[in-house]
Amino acid sequence: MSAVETFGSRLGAAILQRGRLCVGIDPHSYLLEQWGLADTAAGAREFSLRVLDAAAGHAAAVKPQIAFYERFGAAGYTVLEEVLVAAKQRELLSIADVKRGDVGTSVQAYGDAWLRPGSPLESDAMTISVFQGFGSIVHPLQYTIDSGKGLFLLAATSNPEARDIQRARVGPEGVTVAAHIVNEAQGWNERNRAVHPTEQGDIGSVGVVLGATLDLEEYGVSIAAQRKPALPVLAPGFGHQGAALSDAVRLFGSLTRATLVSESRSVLSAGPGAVASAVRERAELVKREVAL
Ligand SMILES: O=c1ccn([C@@H]2O[C@H](COP(=O)(O)O)[C@@H](O)[C@H]2O)c(=O)[nH]1
Repeated sequence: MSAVETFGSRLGAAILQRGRLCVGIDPHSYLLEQWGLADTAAGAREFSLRVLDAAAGHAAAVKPQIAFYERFGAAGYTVLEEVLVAAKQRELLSIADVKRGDVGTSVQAYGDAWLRPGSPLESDAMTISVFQGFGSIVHPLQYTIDSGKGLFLLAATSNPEARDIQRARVGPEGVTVAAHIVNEAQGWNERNRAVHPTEQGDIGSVGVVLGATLDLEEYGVSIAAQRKPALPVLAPGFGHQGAALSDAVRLFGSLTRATLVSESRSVLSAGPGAVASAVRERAELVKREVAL
């Protein structure tokens, strides 16, 4: 039996081939209207498939935001299933932005839904909350080893109202919540690298969400240390939320190595006729500006 290719190595290959842009697929009502589409599951389907066509060959990954599908109930989920398959057909990594979290037994079911091979909503990676403890995500973590899947733990999110909680200090060493979560992810990757023959790559399979709108040092997150394997970072906040690509290397330092620049509205607002050129231009800019 051939060894499973890890999410970290697939991420590394995607970044090398197509750069580090991750196109967020967020079918907001106002965008559907702007695109001349109905604010329905059918409209979201058409929108999403056109975004996938635009992203194919130019972006490393796509990140469908579940909320914009969930508002259509079962029909929205059916569309999302199709979108995830279509992303795979276009060789785009799919990151389900679902931000799940709960007691471990329920998180197990979330992992089965989003990461189990063959599941209707199977994705390459998912965003996950460890507010209920790192131990609550053991089951999804296992998918990173057994099935080549990835996780992005919410650590320092791009919205300013999370500051008080994410900068609060915890544990005997008084590290921030954000730094604690980063350390847990990094520690997991390092331990697995030591024991699993398939986890020998340069990039880990468990990453974190770090907003590009933040000063990470204020959040206690070190951007100086070069660690092995590199920590995957999903970085929303560029574009519509105001972060500039020209600041990315200053913001993320050594973490830039495995960082995905995530943008949704800045690209999607180009409209149906111009979304393909918007993705291409943004992808080129990311390659120029966000290089280590
Ligand atoms: O900290 C976070 C985590 C996730 N998001 C999600 O990313 C996109 C951002 O959209 P833009 O249009 O590029 O602002 C959206 O789906 C958020 O839910 C985030 O913004 N911040």
